[in-house]
Amino acid sequence: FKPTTFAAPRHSRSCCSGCPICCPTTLAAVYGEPRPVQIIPSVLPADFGKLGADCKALEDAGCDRIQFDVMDGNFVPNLTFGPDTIRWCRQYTTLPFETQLMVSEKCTDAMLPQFTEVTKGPNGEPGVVIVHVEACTHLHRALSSIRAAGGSPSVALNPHTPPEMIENVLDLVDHVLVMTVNPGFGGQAYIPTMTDKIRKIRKWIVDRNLDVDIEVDGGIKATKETIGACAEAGANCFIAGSGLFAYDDMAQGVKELTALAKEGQGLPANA
Ligand SMILES: O=C(CO)[C@H](O)[C@H](O)COP(=O)(O)O
Repeated sequence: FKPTTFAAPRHSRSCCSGCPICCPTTLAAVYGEPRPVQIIPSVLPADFGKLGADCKALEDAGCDRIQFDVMDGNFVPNLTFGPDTIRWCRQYTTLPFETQLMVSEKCTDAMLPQFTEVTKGPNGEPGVVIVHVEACTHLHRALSSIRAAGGSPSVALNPHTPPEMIENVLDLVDHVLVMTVNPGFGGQAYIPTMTDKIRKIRKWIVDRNLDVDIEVDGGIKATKETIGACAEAGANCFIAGSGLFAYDDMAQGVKELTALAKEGQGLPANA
């Protein structure tokens, strides 16, 4: 008796996105070349009474960028801060900034130029400005105006929003932010069904040869089930709020998150 042997399926653009269902015998790692891992804290768990100092602490811990969560009490049931707060923080760190606008359309329309300006780097470098697809009737216009004002345009989608809603703006953005919790509050649990959404968006990006990062935001911790699964599916920018601030030594947190993300990408931790 000679057992039948099967050639291990290989990932290819005509095959699938490298998912473990279609290609069970291959390493279930990111489809296409992995992009650099970036650890980006959300400021939500910070002490807003000394936000500048907390931003400096995040820089000292080795973070790549800082996310400012702007909430208007309308698009989400919580209220945080406006552009002046971000402008003040610029004096305390040279880290790049990103601003996630969890605000209704009226606020986006009125204040996008201000948010784009305060999100810039210390020497006017483009900062990442994220608008929600659900809050922009004219998404194409909002993203183009961020670019025109010297920002780095990015689009976010809520957990219930199908990925097809951003498919036709992928050529306009530098990042797609997949919300892995319902926006509004930190400290919520990662929604596991978001992993397939990441995989689908990643396949569009690679197949169209686009230069776009995928960010994930919500419930990201130093665990295989959260940051590891997202990295394996194709995310490379990881927003961590409570998952990073939980560490007494946040530099250790950055190290652990990075190592698990690289492992998810199928790379050694020191790559
Ligand atoms: O956008 C957000 C909430 O709307 C936060 O960035 C997000 O929830 C991060 O917090 P945590 O890591 O604690 O889940």
